[in-house]
Amino acid sequence: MRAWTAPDVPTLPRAGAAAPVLVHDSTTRALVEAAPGAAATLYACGITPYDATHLGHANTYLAFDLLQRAWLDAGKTVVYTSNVTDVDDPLLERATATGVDWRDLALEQTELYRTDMTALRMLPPATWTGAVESIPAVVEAVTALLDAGAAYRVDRDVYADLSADAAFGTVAGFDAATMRGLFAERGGDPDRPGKRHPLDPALWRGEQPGEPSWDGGGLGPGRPGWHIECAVIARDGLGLPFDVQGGGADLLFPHHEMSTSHARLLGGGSARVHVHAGLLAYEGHKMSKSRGNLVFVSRLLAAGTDPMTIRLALLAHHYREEWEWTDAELGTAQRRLDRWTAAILTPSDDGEPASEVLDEVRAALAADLDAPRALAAVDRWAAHPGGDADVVVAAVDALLGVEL
Ligand SMILES: Nc1ncnc2c1ncn2[C@@H]1O[C@H](COS(=O)(=O)NC(=O)[C@@H](N)CS)[C@@H](O)[C@H]1O
Ligand SMILES: [Zn+2]
Repeated sequence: MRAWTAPDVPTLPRAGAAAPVLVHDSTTRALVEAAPGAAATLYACGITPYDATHLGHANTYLAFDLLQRAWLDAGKTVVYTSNVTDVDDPLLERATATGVDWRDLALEQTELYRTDMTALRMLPPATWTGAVESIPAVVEAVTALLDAGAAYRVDRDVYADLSADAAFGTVAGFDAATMRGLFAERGGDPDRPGKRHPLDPALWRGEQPGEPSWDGGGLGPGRPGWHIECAVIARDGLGLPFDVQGGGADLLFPHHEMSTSHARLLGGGSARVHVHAGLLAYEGHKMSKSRGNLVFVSRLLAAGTDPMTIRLALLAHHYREEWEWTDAELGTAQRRLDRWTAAILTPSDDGEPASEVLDEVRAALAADLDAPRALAAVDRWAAHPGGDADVVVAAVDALLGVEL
C-alpha cells in the first residue's frame, strides 16, 4: 500500500553524538535501549480506517515519529513497517451502520490518514501493508500453525491454541482475570463454545453471510483474524526478531501479547521491546471511536490551525502520559510557536549558545523520548536567544519534526 511523502530530515552537527536512545519497555517496565544495532526496526500498529485521524491516533504516532528521529540522529538506518486494518469487525460494523461500502470507507479514510500524517510531518512507513493485502501470507501462516498443532478449528473458524506457547502472557505480565477481562473488552470471544481455552484468539474467521470473504485455501473462505495480521506484516516487513513493537496502551493486551505469541510460534522470535503510548482523553473519557468523543486532525486543519501548533500541543506532554485534551492546549502551543519563531529572528550575541540547545534536545529524546524536556530547552533559548539560530531551527526540525 502506498504510504506518503517523507518530510525532509536535516542532518545535525555532531550527529551520532547522542547517548543510546532508551525507551520504557512495557514488558520489563524498565528503560531499555530501543535498538542497539546499526539498523533500527520498528513495527507500530496502523489505523483501522474509520474515524481517522483523531488526536489520540496522532499522539501515539508522534511517539514513534520521535523514536525514528532520535534513531536517525544517532546515525542508525531506520526500517519502519506498519499496517492498515482495512478489514475487521469494527470497520464492517461502521460501514453497515453508515450505509457505505466498507471498501470505499477504508479507501477514503486511509487517504485522509495519509493527508493528516503528511500535514503533521510524520515519517512514513517503508512498508505499509493492508490486512487484505496480507491475506495470502496469513493463510499460509494459519495453515502452518494448524499443521504444527498450534491451532484448531471451531466450526468454520480457526483459533490459536495458546497452550502451544509456553511464553504466552510474558509480554504484558497480566494475571488470568485481567487478561480475560481485557480480551472480552477488546474484541475477544472468551465464551465461544468449542474453544479449548477462553483466551484462544481467532486466526481466521470463516465466511459469514453479508460479509466479505477471501479464498483461504484449505482453511475455507473467510477473512484474517486481527492479531495474526500484525504478526505476519511485521515478520514480512522487518524479519524476526525486530527491535520495537509499538502502539497505544490499549494494544498491550490482547493485541501485542497475541501477535507476539503468533510470531514466536511462526519461528524466529518477535519484538525485543514493547513500547506503548498513553491514551488521550476528551470530555472525561478516553478518546475513542466507540464513544465518539473525537477531535479530528482534519477538522482542526480545516479551521485554520497550523499543523505545527497541533504537533507542539501534543509534544508538550510525555508520550506515556494519560491526559485530557482541551482546546486551551492549542492556544498554549500557538504562543510557544510564536515565541520560537520570533526568537530565531532576533538572536543576540550574549544569549544562550545554540549548541547547548541541540545537546539538551538530543539528551531529552534519548531519555525515553522526553519531549516536554526538549521543549523546555528551546523555551529557555527563545527567552534569551544566542547566535546560530539556524542550528536551533535544524534541531527543532530534525528531532521534534517542527518546521519553524
Ligand atoms: N485515545 C487514544 N489515545 C492514544 N492512542 C490511541 C487512542 N485511540 C487509539 N489509539 C491508538 O491509535 C492506533 C490506531 O488505533 S486504531 O485506529 O484503533 N487501530 C488499531 O488499533 C489497529 N488497526 C492496530 S493493528 C493504535 O496504536 C491505538 O492504540
Ligand atoms: Zn496491530
